[in-house]
Amino acid sequence: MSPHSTPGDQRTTHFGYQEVPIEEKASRVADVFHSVAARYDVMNDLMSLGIHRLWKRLTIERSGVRPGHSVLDIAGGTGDLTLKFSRMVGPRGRVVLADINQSMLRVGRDKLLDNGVGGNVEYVQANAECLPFPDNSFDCITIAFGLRNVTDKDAALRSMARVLKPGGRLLVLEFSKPNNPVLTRAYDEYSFRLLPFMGQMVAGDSDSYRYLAESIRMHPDQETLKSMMEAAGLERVEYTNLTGGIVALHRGIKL
Ligand SMILES: C[S@@+](CC[C@H](N)C(=O)[O-])C[C@H]1O[C@@H](n2cnc3c(N)ncnc32)[C@H](O)[C@@H]1O
Repeated sequence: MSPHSTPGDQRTTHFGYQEVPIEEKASRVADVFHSVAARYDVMNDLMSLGIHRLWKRLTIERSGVRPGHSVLDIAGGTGDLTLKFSRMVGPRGRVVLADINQSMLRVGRDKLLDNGVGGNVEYVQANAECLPFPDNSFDCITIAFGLRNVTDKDAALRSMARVLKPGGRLLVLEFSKPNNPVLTRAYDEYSFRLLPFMGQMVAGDSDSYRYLAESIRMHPDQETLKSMMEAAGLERVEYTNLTGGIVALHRGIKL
């Protein structure tokens, strides 16, 4: 949700469980992703036991993307969704892989080139809060595991709604709130004990993976995010819980 004021009138927001000045959050998030970029894909497979691929596959299926479409994959990082979209839109279509972080974009571009992705993908360094595209530019926008890192989520959702074409779809794939207390307990143990340990062993960085666990707990739950998308101007917003609500896929349409 949006940044807020404290009694001392210094505007703050959360970075994981820490309260930090608003101006600091983006650079703290940037440090996390500069640090993990090179090992990001390996860690994703390891942490989720490969399940993130199924969550992303469902996102692709629900996107409605067709040949000739224009797609924005914002906070696209190492480009898993972009890779699939570039094949779906074909030579007449266009996919923009956009991310605020140069290290993530570089790893993404190298991976896509290694996979033979060519002329229909553009790489843009951009902040989701103020997207550098004209109104009504894209048939589909995806943000996968990105929104919780954004300082002003409401501004980001408004910006995405602005650049979506009428009839276009916004898909938000993000960690959410598990809907079962037993699963919640197991998931907490896993997130706060095992995850930082794995981060240290594989990426040499436990702090970034502790941030990951904390940022997930601070992210709005399913219903709150749905309301935020509606407030940003999206309609027919609906969501699907995945893996017991550990992740949710929200979809809204700009009418
Ligand atoms: C967990 S990664 C997700 C990458 C990719 N979408 C995926 O699902 O594998 C989060 C990404 O969000 C990016 N990010 C964080 N804040 C952002 C912002 N304000 N605007 C755009 N991208 C941002 C980070 O740089 C990082 O690449």
